[in-house]
Amino acid sequence: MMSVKSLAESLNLTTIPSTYTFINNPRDLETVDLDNPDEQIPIIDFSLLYSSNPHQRSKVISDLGKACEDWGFFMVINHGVPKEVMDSIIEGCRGFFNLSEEEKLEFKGKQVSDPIRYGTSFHASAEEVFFWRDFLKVIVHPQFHPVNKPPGFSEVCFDYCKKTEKLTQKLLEGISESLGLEASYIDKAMNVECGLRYLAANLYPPCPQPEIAMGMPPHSDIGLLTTLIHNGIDGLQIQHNGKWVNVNTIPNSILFNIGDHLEILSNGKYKSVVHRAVVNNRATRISVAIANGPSLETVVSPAPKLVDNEAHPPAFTGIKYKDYFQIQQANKLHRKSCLDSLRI
Ligand SMILES: O=C(O)CCC(=O)C(=O)O
Ligand SMILES: [Fe+2]
Repeated sequence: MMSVKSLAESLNLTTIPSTYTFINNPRDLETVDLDNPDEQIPIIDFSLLYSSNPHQRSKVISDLGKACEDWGFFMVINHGVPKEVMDSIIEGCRGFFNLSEEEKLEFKGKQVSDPIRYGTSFHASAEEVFFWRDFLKVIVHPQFHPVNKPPGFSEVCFDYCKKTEKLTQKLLEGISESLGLEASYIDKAMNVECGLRYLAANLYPPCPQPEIAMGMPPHSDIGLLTTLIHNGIDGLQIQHNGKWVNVNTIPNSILFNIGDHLEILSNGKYKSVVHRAVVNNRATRISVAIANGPSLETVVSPAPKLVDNEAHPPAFTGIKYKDYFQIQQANKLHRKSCLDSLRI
């Protein structure tokens, strides 16, 4: 299937093919900007997690818990990942998408479990309507799979993944604590040391009819926590209190969001939030997500400490991560349909 990049670059494209016409539910048409300072996506100062002042540290843990509970999304500042490393991964991904179609097709996966997979839309063979998005998905942990084109790209990927690894681990510790669990609980129970992590690079070329196309439809993410950066072009929207909120990130911050498996582990206390990516007719948008998950063999179920048979009965049945991954990646992306199927 033709990439959206090639389609967008075809001469004189003023209308999109009907197969890309996304029919929004009327309640999904209205979007809001956050101009009220009391109603902003929470900001977490990562450096405070290392604070020797116990009050400061417990404040940031409680802010983290509140962010997970109220928003499911938060922006991390003072995270220690150098700006050059963030710029390099964005530019590296741009370089990959700029390869010729022929070169990129070398990476076209056959199955969702292939460690390197280049494609368009989400799972085109299951979809009636395609999304205005090309992607590259690479498994980067427990084994790092190098994408050997263009030159230097794989080193840049490796560097970015390494530099965000510690940050993610430390945030998962803080999130564990915010749930009243031992700091290492998530790490141990989810076997994060052997956790599946994949990097998803998304390319959203300019679209001549952005109002009737969709970059990525409303969905929640698989895994525990997603790490997300982009090239400064807006397009991410998250669902909050029934409204679609435009996300304007602070330059050089890193966004994190709760994935379905943290919702399961927290017994529904922390929600994997539905989000989507809209497109525009001016500039190419690039985003790079890392889905940080448990190990493939881990059976994810609510943490026993968060379950009791009276006030907090188990909200989800357990599932092996490998099975969830297979189901989620091989089906249509639709809101929280995958997680909903596990609700008790
Ligand atoms: O492009 C974005 O900002 C969102 C990407 C996303 O939701 C994903 O890769 O799961
Ligand atoms: Fe997502």
